[in-house]
Amino acid sequence: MNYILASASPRRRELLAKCGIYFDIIPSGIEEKITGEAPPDIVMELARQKAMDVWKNHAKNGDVVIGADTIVVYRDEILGKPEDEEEALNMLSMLADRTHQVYTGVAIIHGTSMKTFCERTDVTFYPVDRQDLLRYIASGDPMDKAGAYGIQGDFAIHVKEIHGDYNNVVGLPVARLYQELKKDMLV
Ligand SMILES: Cc1cn([C@H]2C[C@H](O)[C@@H](COP(=O)(O)OP(=O)(O)OP(=O)(O)O)O2)c(=O)[nH]c1=O
Repeated sequence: MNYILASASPRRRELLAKCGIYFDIIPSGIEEKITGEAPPDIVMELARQKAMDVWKNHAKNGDVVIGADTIVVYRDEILGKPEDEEEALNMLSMLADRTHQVYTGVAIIHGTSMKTFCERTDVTFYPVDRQDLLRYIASGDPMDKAGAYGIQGDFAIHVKEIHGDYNNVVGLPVARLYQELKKDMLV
């Protein structure tokens, strides 16, 4: 079986490698526009668009193409990647001392069939003072990450509680993905 990960994310690459499969990496060129209404619909639609783009332009017969998308949600606010440091500070100030949700949608395309699913993880932060927020933002870590933080990086020191799959927060719910691939006899 030939697999293609439709992603530029180094985290997704590391996580998919845990499935013990060899895969090519072809990032999709789509512009990420938030379309759906409910968070699961948003991430599954974006994952579908990424996988479809790569499938159309690069896949050969029988290839398995995997795409994913992650967003952070606090109440009704959808947080993608911050545009600048100011937005990163706004996002992290909103998330500190509260519980938010992280949704990752995954799309798997094989032949003429496509499957999408979504995982949700709840993350709670301790209160974080302004100095800590500014120091973290100055490190540059927030800028390529949904919600302006990486749970796997230095912001880990502020995580009080997590419910659900940790890897889902990092960008790929690899255990669920493995289950789904097995179910469809794709691994
Ligand atoms: C919340 C959180 C997000 N992230 C990352 C995962 C995703 O890479 C990124 C969200 O952006 P995405 O648009 O989901 O993904 P991407 O642009 O990095 O990669 P691609 O579209 O090519 O697949 O945020 C972390 O690494 N750690 C975290 O704790």
